[in-house]
Amino acid sequence: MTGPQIVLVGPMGVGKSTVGALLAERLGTAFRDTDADIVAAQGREIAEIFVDEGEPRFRELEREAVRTALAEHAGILALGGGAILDDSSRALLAPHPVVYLSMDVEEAVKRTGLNQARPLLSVNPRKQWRELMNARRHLYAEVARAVVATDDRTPEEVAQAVLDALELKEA
Ligand SMILES: Nc1ncnc2c1ncn2[C@@H]1O[C@H](COP(=O)(O)OP(=O)(O)O)[C@@H](O)[C@H]1O
Ligand SMILES: O=C(O)C1=C[C@@H](OP(=O)(O)O)[C@@H](O)[C@H](O)C1
Ligand SMILES: [Mg+2]
Repeated sequence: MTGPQIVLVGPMGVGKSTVGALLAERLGTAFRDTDADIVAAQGREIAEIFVDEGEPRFRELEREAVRTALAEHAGILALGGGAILDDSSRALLAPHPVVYLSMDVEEAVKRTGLNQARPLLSVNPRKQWRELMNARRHLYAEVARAVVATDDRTPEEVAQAVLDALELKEA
């Protein structure tokens, strides 16, 4: 199977982008992030796309970004937290080594609470995060080959746990 060596999924702020970049460095490969692809293609920040055109339009752009990245990218791929909401994206993920990075709600608030770049958590982060996870937890679990808890772990420790979970060795 060609495609990414590792795909990271999980909720906003869990560390997909941070850990993905570290994994790419450790494995000597390239890192790609579908949020960054969307921002580059649109010339606008994610929050601006939500405000200007709404979440459904963002999800369309995201579906296309996921499809393209899975087809083109051979390194480490981080998805946006809501990418797994789309049925066709979940189906495309099935053959790939997907790792679900998890955390509890308090950790989530610490990592994202004051960050206005994530429009879905901007009003009442603790309540919104719980609701998001109730809707999504089973979808992350459905696409993942392994789950790695990130609470009380540094990004370096999370990266190591991902390599261990997939039984991958460094370059
Ligand atoms: N293991 C970790 N421990 C503490 N903070 C972390 C950890 N991983 C990421 N962070 C911090 O949490 C925030 C969100 O990380 P990010 O990689 O953007 O998450 P995601 O891409 O999953 O939304 C950043 O400020 C990052 O530095
Ligand atoms: O969970 C979500 O619905 C979202 C997660 C964000 O990505 P991160 O998970 O990288 O923060 C970004 O795609 C957008 O704000 C929506
Ligand atoms: Mg990210």
